[in-house]
Amino acid sequence: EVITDEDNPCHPINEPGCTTDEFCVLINSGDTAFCICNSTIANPNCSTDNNCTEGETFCNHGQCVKKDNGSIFCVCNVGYCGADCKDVVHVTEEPKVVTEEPNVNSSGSYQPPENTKWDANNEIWKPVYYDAHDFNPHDPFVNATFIDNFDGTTIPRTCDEGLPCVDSPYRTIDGTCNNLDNPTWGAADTVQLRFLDPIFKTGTSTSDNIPRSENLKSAREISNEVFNAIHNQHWSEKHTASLLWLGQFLSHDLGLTKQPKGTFSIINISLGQILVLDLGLIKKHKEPKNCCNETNLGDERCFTIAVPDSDQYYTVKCKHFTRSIIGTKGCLPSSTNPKDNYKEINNFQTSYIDLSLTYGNSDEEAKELRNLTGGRLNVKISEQGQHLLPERNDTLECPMKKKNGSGYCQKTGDPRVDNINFIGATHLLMVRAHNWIADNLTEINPHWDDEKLYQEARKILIALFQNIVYKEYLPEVLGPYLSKNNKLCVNDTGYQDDYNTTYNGQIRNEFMAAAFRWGHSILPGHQAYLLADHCLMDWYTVIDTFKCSEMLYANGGMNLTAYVRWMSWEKSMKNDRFMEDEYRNYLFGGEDLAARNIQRGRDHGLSTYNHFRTFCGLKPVSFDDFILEDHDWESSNALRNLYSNADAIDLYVGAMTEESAGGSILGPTFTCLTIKQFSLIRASDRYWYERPGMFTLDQLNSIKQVKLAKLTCQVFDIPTIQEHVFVRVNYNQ
Ligand code: HEM
Ligand SMILES: [Ca+2]
Repeated sequence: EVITDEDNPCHPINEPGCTTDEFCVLINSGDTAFCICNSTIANPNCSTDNNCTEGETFCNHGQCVKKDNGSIFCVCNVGYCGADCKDVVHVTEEPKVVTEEPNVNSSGSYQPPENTKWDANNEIWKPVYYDAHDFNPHDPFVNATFIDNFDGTTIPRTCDEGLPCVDSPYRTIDGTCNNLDNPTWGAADTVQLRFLDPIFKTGTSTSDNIPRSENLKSAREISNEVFNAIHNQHWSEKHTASLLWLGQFLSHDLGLTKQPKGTFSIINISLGQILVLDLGLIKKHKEPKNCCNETNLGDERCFTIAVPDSDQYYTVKCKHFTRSIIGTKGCLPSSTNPKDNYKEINNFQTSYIDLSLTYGNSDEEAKELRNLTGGRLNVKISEQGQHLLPERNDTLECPMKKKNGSGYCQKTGDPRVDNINFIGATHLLMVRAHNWIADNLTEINPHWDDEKLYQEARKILIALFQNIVYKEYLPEVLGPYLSKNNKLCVNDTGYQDDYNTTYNGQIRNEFMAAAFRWGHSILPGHQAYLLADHCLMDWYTVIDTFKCSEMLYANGGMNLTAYVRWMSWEKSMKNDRFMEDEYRNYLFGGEDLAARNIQRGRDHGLSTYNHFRTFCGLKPVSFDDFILEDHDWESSNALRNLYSNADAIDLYVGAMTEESAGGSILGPTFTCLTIKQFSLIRASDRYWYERPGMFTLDQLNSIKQVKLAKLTCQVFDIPTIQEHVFVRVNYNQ
């Protein structure tokens, strides 16, 4: 339908009733419009925070912020409050002291690594135990003729090519039919793809799927040696904690790998398939009680982590760990080569950036999350009138409830919502934003029914999120230079179309199981509330808040504003190899996230670090070099101590120890994999928000103005926040 200026309520741009700080958003046909704040910031009157150019010393222990009316105020550092940040606040845990570990000795030269001897011929320190190993990453793939599941049943190689597709203006809930030629590409509950062939145990068939173990140190030992953050707490100079909550939320939109769980059911008819109930198969998908029990030796669902004797935290010698669930649906690479017939890990989320974690991954789930009136999503309204995430009906499992009889689990399109308050708050942000948009649409389109309101609000919110990811988030991660040069950039205005129907955007195993887990390095070990006067209150160690979203719904949700203010304001940690103890020793009551990441990579048979360096056009690292390429002396030493051969280094370990480069906060290998995956996600999405036909030019340009700051302020009733939520106020580049 052609819209003339006359029947376009957004012409002139400030109609109907938008202030000069707002943009008019035109929805679909010409009869609908509403205002979105232009300046990103604020509610209710779009005021903007500015950095102070004067008065810096005025805020003794804090940062000075200038409002656009010229007045200045202080945002105090942790532990201080008051108008001039002089008053000391009692916090329950002192922030740790930042100390840089020197890697040079007092005379300024390199310290010789332990267990090395001077090689006078080559004038380098050589590890005394070094010898060329027989580790062969190009292990032959033999005797693999079919893909099978945990219980040995044969799984047909299927692409569901016959799936009937209707070309709808709205994307499907489960992601099918985004690609009309290959309807399951990127759909939920299909198998992940890979950048490189997997590597499993030498001498076994790839279809046996047995993790490699030759000459490999335990994942926990590597975690202790490489990821241990003691005395190394490094804060980011530039980034706020927003970089992590948005990153975690985005990662949960793209992928969900499940492990056998007590209540897990593999029956899913979202792709219209009829699965025969196989009791044996269901048993296999139940979690073995404890893989460390001798009775579970040899259980193929188990892959325990050995604890070294030297361990400073764990007294047990074995940590329970279960292997990821193998998928049955989707397109595996079609090949007559038996080596391709390996088992593949399932992805339970759609691979598109489509807020599948908010709207659900199947039609049934989506319906349960909807209010079915006014296009709204379900919320739980507290006595204090706050809109919170709805309660899950299996709340009995809620750890809080088990502990003290109160508390509940939250319901969204993703089971990880209660893992940590950050992710729950971000889920709530999106649900509230959806309802805010739906309510606006209802007001200007009283004649629209629930379905139309829901779909239009969903379409707008997904567009806003895609824009935030590519315009605000990725440039902060990869650096502006990289995002401009790699087809990831988003122009300020106008359409852009790189859609390519031959691209399959399905998440790559290496991206989910390794690369995108870099975010675990930037997690701070505490949680807090930041009050409106910018006093920091109630400092909690994160250990007390795992699997419990009490900070969000406590007091009927009345503390949310302060929590979200804190999580938008707090510093993130630097992206480096160090992971805070809270996650490396005490996650979920005693898990090690770094060790789990390493073990997960082996579980999934990820190819090795050097293979990915080659894949990315980087020189493989060699233990012949005193300092490994893209590494510092300390991490080179650690890797040499842990691996018998540079070709054996696990992808996650080799890449996380790299120095960041080229304006990216990631090292070159993860920068490369991140760019590849995000280029694919965009170019494979037929419903990409910048494509002509999705929105009118006015609508698109309005959407491109909306920053994460705007959404955050709008739905959490925060009057001011820094414009670029990911960047700390007063950060000077
Ligand atoms: C905020 C606190 C966070 C916690 C407590 C957390 C915890 C976890 C846990 C327990 C796993 C599963 C580990 C396993 O394989 O057994 C995981 C997976 C993962 N995490 Fe995090 N994470 C957090 C933040 C982040 C961030 C900031 C990012 C990225 C920027 C991220 C990206 C991922 C990815 C991509 C996976 C794999 C998901 C899958 O395949 O299902 N996480 N995380
Ligand atoms: Ca998704």
